[in-house]
Amino acid sequence: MVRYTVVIPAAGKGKRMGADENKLMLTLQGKPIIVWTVEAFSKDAWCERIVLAVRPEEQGWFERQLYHLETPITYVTGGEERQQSVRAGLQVVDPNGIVLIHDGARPFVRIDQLHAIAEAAETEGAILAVPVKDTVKQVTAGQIKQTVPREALWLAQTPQAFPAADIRAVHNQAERSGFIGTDDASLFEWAGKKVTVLTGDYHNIKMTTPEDLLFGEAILTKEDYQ
Ligand SMILES: Nc1ccn([C@@H]2O[C@H](COP(=O)(O)OP(=O)(O)OP(=O)(O)O)[C@@H](O)[C@H]2O)c(=O)n1
Ligand SMILES: C[C@](O)(CO)[C@H](O)COP(=O)(O)O
Repeated sequence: MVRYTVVIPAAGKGKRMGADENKLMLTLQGKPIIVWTVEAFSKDAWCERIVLAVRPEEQGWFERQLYHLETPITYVTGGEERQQSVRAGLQVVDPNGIVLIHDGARPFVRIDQLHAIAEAAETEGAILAVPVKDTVKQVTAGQIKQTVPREALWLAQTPQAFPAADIRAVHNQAERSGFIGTDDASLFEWAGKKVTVLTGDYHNIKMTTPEDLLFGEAILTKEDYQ
């Protein structure tokens, strides 16, 4: 058993979703996306604590949705970028353990994947990812510049897991340097540290655009997500 804390960034604006509210408040089978996500961790005995980065004006809503869960939840104030929200969460994590970082917008992570990624992160970074399924084109001004060989291309997911002291130090170094990455592994790579890739699951989608809600409802019809 590898006990861990999870930092869940949940302070985004959901612009691509086009909703009138934070997309994590939208529901799948009547339950808010963020509740599905947080419950996946609260059901895991390895998860000691949940750190949720939220916008201050939304914290009350999150607290009312999540008060029933047993796992302790700490709320921090998120930032303008995902990276800043994650960094805020890392400041309150015990530096002596393992930390998982998981998008609030990914409600379909499975416990076996949480355990695999936590075990892989005892000495280095580890992420879930899935191989690219389509042909990938590099495009400039609407013209194809090249077809990118896809044998080595993977789509990064979350959770991403790290020794907590290391990822916090790298995030603080990136903040000082002005380096911004779209995921936490890219900061570890930037710092010259190793990141292992574990094969994830195509169900572990990020609720980003409206059609993802349709995919999410379909995924939830499978009983093993209830
Ligand atoms: N400043 C931000 C931006 C994003 N996130 C969180 O990071 C996760 C992944 O980000 P994304 O899917 O891009 O969410 P949004 O930034 O809200 O989406 P968009 O880019 O469409 O606005 C989400 O759970 C989101 O709430 C965050 O905590 N703080
Ligand atoms: C972290 C991530 O989910 C890995 O694919 C992705 O980079 C988040 O990107 P977003 O634009 O902040 O959703």
